[in-house]
Amino acid sequence: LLMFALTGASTTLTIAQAPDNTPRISMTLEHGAHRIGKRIDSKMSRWRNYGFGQFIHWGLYAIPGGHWNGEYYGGAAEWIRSWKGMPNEDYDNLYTEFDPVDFDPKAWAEQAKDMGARYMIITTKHHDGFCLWPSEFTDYDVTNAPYGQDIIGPLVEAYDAEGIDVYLYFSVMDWNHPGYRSKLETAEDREAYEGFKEFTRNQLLELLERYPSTKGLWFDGTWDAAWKEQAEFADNLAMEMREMIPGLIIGSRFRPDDYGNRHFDSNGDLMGDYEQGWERKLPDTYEDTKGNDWDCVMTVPENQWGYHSDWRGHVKTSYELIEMLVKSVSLDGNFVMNFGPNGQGEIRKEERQLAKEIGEWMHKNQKAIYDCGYIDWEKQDWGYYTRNRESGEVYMIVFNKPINGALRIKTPAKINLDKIFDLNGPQKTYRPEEIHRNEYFIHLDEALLETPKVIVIQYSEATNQTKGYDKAKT
Ligand SMILES: C[C@@H]1O/C(=N\OC(=O)Nc2ccccc2)[C@@H](O)[C@H](O)[C@@H]1O
Repeated sequence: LLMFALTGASTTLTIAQAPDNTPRISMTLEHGAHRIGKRIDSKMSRWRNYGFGQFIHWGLYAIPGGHWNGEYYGGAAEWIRSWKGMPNEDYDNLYTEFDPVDFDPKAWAEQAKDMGARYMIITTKHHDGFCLWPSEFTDYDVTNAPYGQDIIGPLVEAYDAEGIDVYLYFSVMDWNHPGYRSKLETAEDREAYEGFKEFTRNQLLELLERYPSTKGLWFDGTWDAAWKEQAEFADNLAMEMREMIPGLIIGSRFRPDDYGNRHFDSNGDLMGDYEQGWERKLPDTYEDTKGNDWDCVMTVPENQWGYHSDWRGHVKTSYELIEMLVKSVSLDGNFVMNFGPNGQGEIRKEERQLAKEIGEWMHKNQKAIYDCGYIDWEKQDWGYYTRNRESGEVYMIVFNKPINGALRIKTPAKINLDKIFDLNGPQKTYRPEEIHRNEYFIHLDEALLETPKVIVIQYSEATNQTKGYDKAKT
């Protein structure tokens, strides 16, 4: 071990072997990443194979829906409490109006099934602190609203019944709890925050107790300085939650490390089971993912998670959302599309229409999404490759048909293209035209693609490469 003083603090370094057996010098962290590389257990493999999920942001913010006193609020609807046009006490009293008479968890679950979502993430408590479940640890929950009943339980039941796994979103930041602090400056702050930490632990254990079929927690609201000092508390809490539900899946947005770093610890290693940094954005290349598991959570408008009655700016089409879904899976990630039900518990018509259109595509093409991931074939302009992790079957998902209809395929060496055919329709097959070593064209003949087209490639590893090619003499 090397010991040397750094800015007066002493840092212990560890020399160990990285997974690829290269020597690694890393800072010794008590509460950094506890695992290098992907989780390989069956529960995480199930998560990795989802492909497509549904996010639901629902709470008191759905009642004002981005407006107050006739004024339009241009920020994210679920942040309206922070808007100067919304007096805190007016927002905090919205719970007295929460009575979503049209809430129908079975209908939501059926719609998610038809859309092709394989998991769902529901906001149990967003930043405002209002709990959609009867919590023993606060009165600021559904039982004290006119609705008076648990929301989370029926949702978990309905989605479980459809075979859609449920994950619980939980915001650590809680604007309602008197002990919450964004930073700890005084002894009073620290004392109050200890009470808040105990409250947070109590609520999380309560959620796992009440809803043991949940497969994981999606944490948020962990960026404040106060929480970034809680490395040991968060680490112990994560361990305690996993003692309650072994294999519980928790992303990178929960814990800070010994030095307050989140997502990646001070050695640059991912903390948590998958990276949660891709929010309303996608990696461009496989290298951007650092080879980690990751999810992309995506809003339909530019930035509205909760219900806003007046969506302005660009609203994504099903074509755009399908391309994001395909791109996510092609880079080994999961794509999670957001829904924001309104104050009555209805899913707005724009989201219903998108769910229908995406579902129609998924119904025909889900083989290219489910249980699929990245393959290291050169990315081409026509679209994306995905590969089924079990069968090894490769899918070309074509978004951009070239004018000449020739789709270029470039494989690594020693790959044989054995069979190429349309996933849908009359099982048209393609004979690859070899244009150079490991490089081919396949020729599409249909005039125009109505929707993204999936072509299946069955390939094998060649034992030896027979054909010789003239290497350019440079
Ligand atoms: C899913 C979204 O998550 C949030 N915030 O996200 C982030 O803080 N994103 C973030 C932060 C730092 C790095 C990368 C993403 C919330 O404030 C928002 O209301 C919504 O629930």
